[in-house]
Order: sequence, then C-alpha cells, then structure tokens
Amino acid sequence: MSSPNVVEFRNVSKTYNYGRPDAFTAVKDINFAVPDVPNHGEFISVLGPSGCGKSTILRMIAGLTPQHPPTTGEVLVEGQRVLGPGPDRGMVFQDYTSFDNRTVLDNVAFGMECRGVSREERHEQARSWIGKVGLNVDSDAGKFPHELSGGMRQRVAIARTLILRPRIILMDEPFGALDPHTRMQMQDLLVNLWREVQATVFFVTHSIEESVYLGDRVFILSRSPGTLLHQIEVEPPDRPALEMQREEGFQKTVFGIRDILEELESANAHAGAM
Ligand SMILES: Nc1ncnc2c1ncn2[C@@H]1O[C@H](COP(=O)(O)OP(=O)(O)OP(=O)(O)O)[C@@H](O)[C@H]1O
Repeated sequence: MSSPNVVEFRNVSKTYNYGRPDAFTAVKDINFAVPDVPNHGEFISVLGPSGCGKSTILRMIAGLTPQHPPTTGEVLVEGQRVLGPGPDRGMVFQDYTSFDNRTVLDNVAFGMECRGVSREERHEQARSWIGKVGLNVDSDAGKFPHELSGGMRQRVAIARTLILRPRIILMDEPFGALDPHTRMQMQDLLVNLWREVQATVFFVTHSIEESVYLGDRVFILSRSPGTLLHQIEVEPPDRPALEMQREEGFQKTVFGIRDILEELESANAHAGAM
C-alpha cells in the first residue's frame, strides 16, 4: 500500500468568528496534497496578496487555535486529521521567538529539555546544531538573545526547531526582517539543512525570488478569501542563491509569477475602491 500524503487539505475553509456578526472567511475550498516521496521532503513556497490567508493555512497545519480547527473540510497530516500541535511539526516565525533569559545553548536545547532528554545529551546535540546553523559554538553558545543580530537569532530559531527533527517544518516569513545579503546567506543555509533533514517545508514569503529559489512548488493564493489558484513547479535550488537568482530562466519564472501577483493585487485595489 502506498504511504499517505504528508499533508493534505480537503475542501478546507476557515471562517473566523463563525456564526457571529464579525464572521470573516479567510480561506475557502483549499485542496492540495503533498505526497510522501522516499528520501525527499518537498519544499512548498506560499505566495499571495497581503491578508489572503497564508498564515492561516500554516497555522492550521500546525494545529494552532484559533486557525485550528477548519470551519469545513479536513486538514490531514500523514493521513490523520490534525487534532492540535504535535512534535512532528516544527515552526519558525518571523519574530525572533527565543527566550530572552536563556542562553543560545539552552534555547536550542529547549525542546529536548521538554522531552526529558538528559542535560549532557541535549547540550551535546545543541552544540552540534549551533555549529550546523553557522554559529560559533565557543563564542556564541553562552550568549543571550539580546546579544545577537537578527540573522543570528533566526539561526538559533532554526536550530531550535530542527534539533527535534520534525517531519514537517512550517516557516512564516522567517527571513522577512533580514537585510538582503543576510537573507541570501540564510536561504543557502536553509537549503543545506533541508537536504540534510529531508523534512517537508511550508514556507510563507512575500519575496517572489525567495519562493522560486527555495521551492520545489510555489503555491499562489488568490486575494481574500484565499483560494489556491496555482501550483507552479520550479527548479530545485541546486546552486548558491546569488548565482541561481541571476540566471535568465530563474528571472523568467519570477517575472511570470510577478505578473500573476500584480494582477491579483490590482484586483484587490479595485475591489477596495468600490
Ligand atoms: N484570529 C483572527 N480573527 C479574525 N480574523 C483573522 C484572525 N487571524 C487572521 N484573520 C484575518 O484573516 C485574513 C487572513 O489572515 P492571514 O494572517 O492568514 O493572512 P496572510 O496572507 O498571512 O497575511 P500577510 O501577508 O499580511 O501576512 C486577514 O484578513 C486577517 O485579518
């Protein structure tokens, strides 16, 4: 028997404040499947106009309320209906979500601590992950979050999530606040780590370049209420970000998606003006 899809949405809609006068439908009739391919976690980039429901979709997969449960339809992870958050799904947000009063080492080790892993074992693993995300074990492990740059904090957030080896990684504009140079470095880092952990990634971004560079597939949502308009297969990131993003084929894909999004945004502006 073939294995169930890693993630599947069946006719999923979400209406916030359902049944109340301020009810608002954020996403509507979303259907997609991410199949389980042995030794390859798929990378899904999610693009769409502001407020179209990208975070809503991510948080439904995570099982976080009030996005969870969907108002209609089914959100399935590995063939099972999502009932709430679980260790098989890790999240990285744009906001730096480290604990201010914990060192880098203890932030990275946090999830293992919650799982009851011994201090020695979790610190050993945390040191290894601090190195993997490009931080310096000797000089950075003892620092506190306020002593780190934005890029370094996102490295900590990535290490903290990946150390737990989730099957699915949900990333909500994780690099949105970074300068362009740091952002490209983080994209390259993420590609390397993603290859190592072979997780399925959902990555929300406002950057078309980032979505095309990182994604195997780019989801494009319509304006609110968001529906899934396009699923575009793109080339995998097999070269460094700076190199690949300068290539003609890459630019062509970016321009094609930009046209689609501009049309959606102008429809949005038009609707707003009416
Ligand atoms: N808890 C909530 N209660 C009511 N409405 C909500 C709630 N969360 C989100 N919304 C609304 O649902 C819509 C979709 O929000 P969501 O954050 O999913 O969009 P998004 O595409 O991620 O937005 P952006 O690109 O601006 O980050 C928005 O109009 C938002 O105001």
